[in-house]
Amino acid sequence: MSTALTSRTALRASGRYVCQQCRAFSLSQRTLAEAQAAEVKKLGVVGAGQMGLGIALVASRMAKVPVVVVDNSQKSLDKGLAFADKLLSKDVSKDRISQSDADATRSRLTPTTKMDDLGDVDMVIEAVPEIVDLKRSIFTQLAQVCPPHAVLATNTSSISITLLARATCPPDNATDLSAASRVISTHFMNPVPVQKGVEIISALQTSPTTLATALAFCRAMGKIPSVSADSPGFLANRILMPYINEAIICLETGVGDEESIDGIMKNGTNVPMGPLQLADFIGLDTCLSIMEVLHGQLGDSKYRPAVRLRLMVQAGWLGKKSGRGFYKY
Ligand SMILES: NC(=O)c1ccc[n+]([C@@H]2O[C@H](COP(=O)([O-])OP(=O)(O)OC[C@H]3O[C@@H](n4cnc5c(N)ncnc54)[C@H](O)[C@@H]3O)[C@@H](O)[C@H]2O)c1
Repeated sequence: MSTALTSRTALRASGRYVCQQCRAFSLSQRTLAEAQAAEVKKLGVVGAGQMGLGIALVASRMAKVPVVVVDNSQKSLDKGLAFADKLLSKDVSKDRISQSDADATRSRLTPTTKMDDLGDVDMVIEAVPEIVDLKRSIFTQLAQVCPPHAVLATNTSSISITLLARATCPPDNATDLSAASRVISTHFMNPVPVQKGVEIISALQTSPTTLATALAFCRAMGKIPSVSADSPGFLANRILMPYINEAIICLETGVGDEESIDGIMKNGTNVPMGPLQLADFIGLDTCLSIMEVLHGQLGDSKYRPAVRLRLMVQAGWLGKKSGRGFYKY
C-alpha cells in the first residue's frame, strides 16, 4: 500500500480526512464570499415546458425583469402562455396579486421561436428535455448568441454541469473559459411557483462571480438556494429518485398497489403526495433519465431503473403531461 493511501486511511479513521472534491467545494464557498453578484436586468428562458414556463413566470412576477421565452415549438409556447394566464387569473381571484400586477407580469413575458432573440439578456436559464446531446447543442448556441457577460444556467436534473460548460468552449481549446466560466446550474423544483428550494451547482469551470450572480438572482425570485457540488443527481435527485424508483419496484414486484404505496408514504411521512403520484407529476421520462445517470455514473446496482419505469416510458405513458402514468389524468 502506498504511503499516501496509508495516511489517507489513518486520516479517515481519525475523522480528519477531507476528499479533494469536497475541499475544492468548500474553498469555492470561501471565494464566493468575496465575489460580487452582477445585476440581471433581463432574463432568457429556453424551453417553455412545465419548468421553463414556471421559471419565466416567477422571474417576471417576483424579480420583475423582462423575460424572453424561447421554444422551438409554437404549440408549446401557446400552451405555456395559456397556462401562465390561468395561473395569474387564479392568483387574482384569490387576492394573491392585483390585476395590474398580473397584467404587468404577463406583459414582461415575450415568447419567441428564435434563439437569436437572446442577444441582449444578462442571464439565460435552459429548461429543454433531459437529453445530453440536446442540452450540449443548446449550450454551444447560447455561447454564440448571448452577450459575453451573460450567465448561462441550466435546469438539468442530473446531467453534469461541467460537461455542459465544456460544450461552450471552442472544440480545440478546453482551456478557453470565456463562456464556460459563466455556466452554472439553477435547479428549480417543481412546481416552480410553489416550491421555494433551488439547487445551485457550479461546474469545474464556473467563476465565483457567476455563482454569486445565480444566488442573488434566485433570491430575487423569492427562492431559497442550496449549494451543492457537481456530482450525479446533485442533492435533491440523488435522494429523491431512488425513493421513487424503489416505490416502482414495490409496485412491479407486488409488494403493494398504487393506492397502498402512495397512501402509506402520504399518510405516514406527511408528504403532500406519494412517490408514484409524484413521479407522474415530474414526468416518467425525466425520472428514467435521472436514474440512468445515477446508475451509469455511480455504477452501483442500487440505482438500476425499475423495469416498469422503462416500460411505461416505452409505452408513452409519461405521467400527468401525457394523460396517463401510474394514474389517469
Ligand atoms: N419536471 C420536473 O419535475 C423537473 C424538475 C426539476 C428539473 N427538471 C428539468 O427541467 C428540464 C425541463 O423539464 P420539463 O419537465 O419542463 O420538460 P418539458 O418536456 O415539459 O418541456 C421542455 C420544453 O423544451 C422545448 N424544447 C425542446 N427542444 C427544444 C429546443 N431545441 N429549443 C427550444 N426548446 C426546446 C419543448 O418544446 C418543451 O416545451 C429538464 O432538464 C428536467 O430534467 C424537471
